[in-house]
Amino acid sequence: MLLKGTLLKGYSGFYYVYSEDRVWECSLRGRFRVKKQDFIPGDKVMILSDRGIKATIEEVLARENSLIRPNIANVDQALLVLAMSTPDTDFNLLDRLLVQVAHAGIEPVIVFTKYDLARESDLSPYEYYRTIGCRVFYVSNILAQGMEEVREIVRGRVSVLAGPSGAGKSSLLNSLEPSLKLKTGSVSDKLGRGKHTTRHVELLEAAKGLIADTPGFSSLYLPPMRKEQLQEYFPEFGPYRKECRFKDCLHVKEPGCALREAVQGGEMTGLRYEHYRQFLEEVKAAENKY
Ligand SMILES: Nc1nc2c(ncn2[C@@H]2O[C@H](COP(=O)(O)OP(=O)(O)OP(=O)(O)O)[C@@H](O)[C@H]2O)c(=O)[nH]1
Ligand SMILES: [Zn+2]
Repeated sequence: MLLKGTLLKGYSGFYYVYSEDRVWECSLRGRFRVKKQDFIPGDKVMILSDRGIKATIEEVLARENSLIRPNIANVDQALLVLAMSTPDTDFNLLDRLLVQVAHAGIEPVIVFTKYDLARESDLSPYEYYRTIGCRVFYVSNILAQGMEEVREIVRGRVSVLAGPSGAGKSSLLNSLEPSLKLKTGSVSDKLGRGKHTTRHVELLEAAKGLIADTPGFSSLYLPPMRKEQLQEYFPEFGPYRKECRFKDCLHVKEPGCALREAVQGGEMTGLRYEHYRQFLEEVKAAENKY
């Protein structure tokens, strides 16, 4: 029978394909071997199996998208994982990740962890992200709270994780799929996992979905882009942008800037605007280096 599946990993000549809620050990049809085609985790494949756990890869379907770091195809969403406390939520980093994810054409899902440690009763800085079209979840990995909603989001999709060290990414994977037993805690504890050695990326099965075992997106750099492009990644600027006096307004010093007026008038939150201005400087500096 011919089944559609998703490649999890290649390992010493075999390919492991997830289909019908299980993993198939596959070899390649001769014509693929001859073409030396490159497969990466996330590739959608058609496999042929007579019986047992073995199968052959008959066909590879066209990729919808692919990420370089980690090298994964057909990514459905990025789970941006940030702690609410310990460490304090880094909203600058969150906004930076949102720009990167949008630039890569991937849908963001925000997961705020350590809800059990959150001190502020005021969730509005977190809830704000819903108003700009993001899905937002709150979880505690320690108390196993909020997991059902995240499971729902992960099921049947290919996800990549992003977020700073210590945010609880490994803990979240363990909460979703306890059998993974990933090491959590300090970086030194995790060295055994091969953090600093080159190894192949793979997709892990978690909560009936697939999640890359290596986090993606850089906490440090924005992707190369034109300076006019950056504002497109701030959807809440949209209504104001139309009102600016100049069509090519970058919303920094230009007279008649409706966006700046909205921030000054308190109509729009200043924090994301501040991040925008900071990112704009970085984009300009990078542009000048080309
Ligand atoms: N109280 C509390 N602690 C948590 C929660 N999630 C994770 N932690 C703790 O936070 C620390 C870091 O969690 P990890 O899951 O290792 O974080 P990570 O994002 O995988 O970190 P790196 O591998 O360094 O990128 C660990 O000591 C966890 O036990 C949570 O929801 N609540
Ligand atoms: Zn403007």
